[in-house]
Amino acid sequence: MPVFSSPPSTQNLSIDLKKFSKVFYLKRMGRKFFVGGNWKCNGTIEEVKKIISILNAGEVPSSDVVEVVLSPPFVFLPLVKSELRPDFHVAAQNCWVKKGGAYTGEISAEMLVNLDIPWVIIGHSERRALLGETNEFVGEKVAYALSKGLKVIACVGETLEQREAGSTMEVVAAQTKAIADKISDWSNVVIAYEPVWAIGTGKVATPAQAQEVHAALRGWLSSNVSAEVAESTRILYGGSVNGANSKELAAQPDVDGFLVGGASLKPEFIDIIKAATVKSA
Ligand SMILES: O=C(CO)COP(=O)(O)O
Repeated sequence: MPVFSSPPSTQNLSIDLKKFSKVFYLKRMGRKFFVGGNWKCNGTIEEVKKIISILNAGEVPSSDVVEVVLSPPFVFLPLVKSELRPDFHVAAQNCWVKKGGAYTGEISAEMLVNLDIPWVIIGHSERRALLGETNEFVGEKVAYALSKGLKVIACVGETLEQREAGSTMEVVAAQTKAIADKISDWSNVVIAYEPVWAIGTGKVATPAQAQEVHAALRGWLSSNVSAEVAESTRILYGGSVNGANSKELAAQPDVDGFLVGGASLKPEFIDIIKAATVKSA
């Protein structure tokens, strides 16, 4: 399997991010900035209502330029969907690999569709590490969710051990290949690159580290899927993103948005949503 050989397609288009905001740049690339909030296994009804009221009051860029998707735990999805402002959307954090049935504790893609939940996160590193989800299983899940009409945030990323061994690109390529092997239409897929060592640790990837992997991943898509898919697929960064570091990360040409954990439960999430509309320093 070729591993990250070709140059990223975006580097052909040089735009001075000091003069123009990132959303302007992405508009030219045909990719809308995306900010996802993954609430993981957190919250009470009271806390969820509080977060919703903060989000609903937030002054944010128009949904024409920034797409915002919140992912509460399953049990809060109907509440969040009904109370959240209409320009923000919701995602489930997982779904079953095939049609529902005798799978105790699972939630099917059909159920999400029935509840009009448009998005689902698949392959988060916590599920890979703690629940044993393999690359192949994640690929099958992505394909099944897409086949039912869901849009998918597909997560990839290396552990610290893998980074230190110099195998980041191989790991991310293998995770992406397992998805590419199962799907042909990428139009409803967003990739979230989330280095495991940066998740919940406060140890954010530097903008250069994020850009390096994002550009390589886009190069992989270009060589192994198509130039069109490489250019149109949004690649998000996730791992200790906060209000302070989001602007510099957003300014990287191949960072098309974020998947935010801890900070998506705080008021600073509003600053992260705005990160792409400011010009870089
Ligand atoms: O896992 C993440 C989002 O899916 C990132 O989590 P943190 O932002 O808390 O590091």
